[in-house]
Amino acid sequence: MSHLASKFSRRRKTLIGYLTVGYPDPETTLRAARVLGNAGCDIIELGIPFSDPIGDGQVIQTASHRALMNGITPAACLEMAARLRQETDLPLVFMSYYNPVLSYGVGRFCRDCQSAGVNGLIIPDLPPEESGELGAAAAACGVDLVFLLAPTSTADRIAAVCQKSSGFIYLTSVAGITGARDGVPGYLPQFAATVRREARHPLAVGFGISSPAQARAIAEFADGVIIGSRLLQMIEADFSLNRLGEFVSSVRDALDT
Ligand SMILES: O=P(O)(O)OC[C@@H](O)[C@@H](O)c1c[nH]c2ccccc12
Repeated sequence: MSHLASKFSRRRKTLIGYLTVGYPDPETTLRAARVLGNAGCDIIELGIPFSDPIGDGQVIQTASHRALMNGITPAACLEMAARLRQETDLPLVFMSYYNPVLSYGVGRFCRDCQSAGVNGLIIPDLPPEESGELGAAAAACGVDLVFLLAPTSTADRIAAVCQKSSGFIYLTSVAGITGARDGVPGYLPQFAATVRREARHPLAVGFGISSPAQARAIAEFADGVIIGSRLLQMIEADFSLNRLGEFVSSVRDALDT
């Protein structure tokens, strides 16, 4: 079992926190990652900033833009991961659109992920039927490749993702973009149940989770929850990161009760 998958094998629900690397600056990303670990995240998702983040809402778009202005490249993200790896054992997962990976070089990227201690990749714009090259390169380096499913995914897409995804499967709560939302869509338990019938891997739900109560409700039918935009808003609101830590602890508590 991979290091990533092992974080789902325990009794508690898995909490994944997302940070855009280099937002608002690289030092804050490092401090925020430490806060996430100390406050109870099980996995840290690091977003590689990209100029055309088609799956992202306004908060992460702005964060990506700011990070790019700070000169953050895929190489800088790999360096950041390597630094984090020296101080934490938590799985690190990169979220990147496919374009930066392609321009870096698929094989080189996977090898460098392995050396940096990155455990998995989430590539939202890479459909399973086009993932042959990256899938092979990642597997050769022991890096999991996590695919996404949306509530609108067809039966064929669900089957393909269940077959190809490793580590876990990322279910988006809406067929839309990232960004904090209220409530839990009514179709979500059924969507998760449909995927679970075919899945060989744990299911984590992301997109729109912004409160402990939402996380708790989703944990009734999913193995993990992913929170991004809300964390970036907390960082923006309080650079001391106290609010970030308090928020993540409150989500952890909600998941544990
Ligand atoms: O921001 P949200 O709504 O909490 O969603 C998680 C998300 O941030 C993270 O997993 C992510 C950031 N950018 C993405 C692009 C596509 C898929 C997923 C992501």
